[in-house]
Amino acid sequence: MTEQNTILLRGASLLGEQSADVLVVGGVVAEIGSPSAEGARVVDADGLVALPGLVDLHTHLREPGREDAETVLTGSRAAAVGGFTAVLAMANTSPVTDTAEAAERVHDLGRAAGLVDVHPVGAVTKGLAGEELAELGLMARSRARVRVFSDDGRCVANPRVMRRALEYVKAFGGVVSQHAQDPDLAGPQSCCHEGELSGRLGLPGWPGVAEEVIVARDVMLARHTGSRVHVAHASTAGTVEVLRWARSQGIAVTAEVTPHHLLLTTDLLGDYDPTYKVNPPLRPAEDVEALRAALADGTIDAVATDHAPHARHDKEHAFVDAAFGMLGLETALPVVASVMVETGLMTWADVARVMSTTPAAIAGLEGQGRGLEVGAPANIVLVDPSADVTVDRDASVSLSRNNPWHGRTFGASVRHTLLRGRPTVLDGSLVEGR
Ligand SMILES: NC(=O)N[C@@H](CC(=O)O)C(=O)O
Ligand SMILES: [Zn+2]
Ligand SMILES: [Zn+2]
Repeated sequence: MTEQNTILLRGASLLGEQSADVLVVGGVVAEIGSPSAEGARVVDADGLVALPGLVDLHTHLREPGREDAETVLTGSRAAAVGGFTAVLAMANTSPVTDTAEAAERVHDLGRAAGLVDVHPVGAVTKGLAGEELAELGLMARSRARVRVFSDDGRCVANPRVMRRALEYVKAFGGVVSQHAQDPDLAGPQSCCHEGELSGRLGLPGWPGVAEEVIVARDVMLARHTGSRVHVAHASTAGTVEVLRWARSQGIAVTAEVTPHHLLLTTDLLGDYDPTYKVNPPLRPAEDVEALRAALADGTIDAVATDHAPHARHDKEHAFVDAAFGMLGLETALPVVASVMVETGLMTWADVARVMSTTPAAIAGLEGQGRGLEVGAPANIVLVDPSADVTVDRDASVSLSRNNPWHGRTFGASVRHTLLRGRPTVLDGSLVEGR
């Protein structure tokens, strides 16, 4: 055993429960309990909570096309700092990830960055145009092994196209992740939750029902096709009701919620700050409450960041013209800890489920989501559950600065991240180079 490939995590609280030492040899969890530390590099994990490495079902990395906002490398850095060991990179790049070659390029850039597993999401339709199916089968069979397909940024609005996509991906165990937004109910300019505030601010509204009708339609299509649909960034209490019904019927639907929809509300738009412009929009407190309850009771399966970096010149506009989206990778765990754990709604074991194990299962990722099992790849994050950290957008490793959490203080932080036993983050700082 050499120091390089043997690491002992000493005294970590596993899933926030019993303390133990975790011995990692050659990238694999070799022993849990009180293994000998001989020859191992020791990482003091006393007081830290060990979770399996986080898995993000919904990340925008912007490469190719908008490398000024984020690249696969800079987004991988943000992911590692946030405790992630795998991310699904959305297809709305330029060009769009709608071919096997495009998917392999993103996959290879992720490998080269080497900080987190980057799994490209394949577009459902060519050019995200909503009409002709993309090369779903070729992407699935490519070196990138694509299993998650999404036109995210746009809704697959045509029900016939959605039905065909569901039928197609069923053959190889794929899933369609839907950005649920009926384009007629939420018109082209809509940029804020439709309600009393949108009226007062004079902003075109995006009503919750525009999401709910698509979710309702899609669960019926999932039932009809026997295929799997995943609801991206669920944002309303009505969506939760539909999901609850679909689940009671045994329909194969899963859903994610973002950290921002679990904490931020529409009234932040009062002074027209485009930092808070996001799709779907921030909703009223009743929706936020329903989303928290649904995550706690399992109606919503996962937390996904929807990390959406944007260059300053795309955000600094009048509210209606600014780009939609906010950063999320570096702050997801602290936000979820504050909203769900510190409130007593969930345990750390629940956090492991919604941020690692379940997203890994939804995306069909084998070596992820089980980093605390003997014999599994050592994808592990160590969290300080009693930190006191104030978010500084200028300290971000992302290339963008559209950070809605700037200036907020959180009580938990990521200390160390291990990707197959290799530290990518130690004491909160990136470790680059293999
Ligand atoms: N969430 C956002 O507000 N923006 C996303 C697109 C999307 O997730 O719909 C983006 O690509 O910027
Ligand atoms: Zn979306
Ligand atoms: Zn998105």
